[in-house]
Amino acid sequence: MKLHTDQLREALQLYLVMGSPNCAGADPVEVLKAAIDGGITMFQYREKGAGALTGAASLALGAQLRELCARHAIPFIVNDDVGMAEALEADGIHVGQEDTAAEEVRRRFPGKIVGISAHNLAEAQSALAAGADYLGVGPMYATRTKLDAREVQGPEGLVRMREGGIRLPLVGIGGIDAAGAAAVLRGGADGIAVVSAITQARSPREAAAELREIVNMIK
Ligand SMILES: Cc1ncc(COP(=O)(O)OP(=O)(O)O)c(N)n1
Ligand SMILES: Cc1nc(C(=O)O)sc1CCOP(=O)(O)O
Ligand SMILES: [Mg+2]
Repeated sequence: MKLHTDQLREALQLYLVMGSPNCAGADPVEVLKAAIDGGITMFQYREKGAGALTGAASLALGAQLRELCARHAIPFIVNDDVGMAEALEADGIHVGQEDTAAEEVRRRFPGKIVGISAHNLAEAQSALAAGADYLGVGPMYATRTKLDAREVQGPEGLVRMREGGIRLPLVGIGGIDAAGAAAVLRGGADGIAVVSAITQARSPREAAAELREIVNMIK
């Protein structure tokens, strides 16, 4: 599914980013099911970090997660890997500053959602020029999930982008939990992207529902 800008803004409201290493031994399929029950609006398969699956095993898990998203009309995005995105018939791909260039992603994967990570106004402007559909802006807060995350920019990073004229859909990412979500949304994000706040919660369903309530209050 390729979404119009307004539909994309809505889909970005509660964006779960996850792979098996984030699930603390729980079954990622069950974690995603619970998160969908709790009200997530978009999903990114990010199989990365210590113990991450590779090759056929990663593809097989991706296929299960993809099918679950399709059944619930949740846009399914693949992190980094254009080949996997093609193989899983993903709705889109998210790439960072060190990944495949957006122009190349568009060429190989036409008509799909392309998200790009941006850490400052200059990167946001370049991503816009390269044809990004949305930007992932982070880290909002300290995170233990991404060891090579850049310096924390806080919700002020979003404010700077909005004040700098960036109108693209934006999602904040990095260390966002129920306590920090509102500031990110008030800073100008269309949504919040989270990993551990849902995957490491005692109840991923309740954690997602709590975040969704915060989003609904503000949006
Ligand atoms: C929604 C969203 N925003 C940012 C990122 C980070 O992407 P990147 O900088 O390429 O880092 P990795 O996730 O690949 O480690 C993201 N994945 N999703
Ligand atoms: C995948 C990712 N990208 C980031 C960025 O700053 O671009 S921070 C991050 C990890 C987010 O995990 P958590 O919600 O557990 O902090
Ligand atoms: Mg990347």
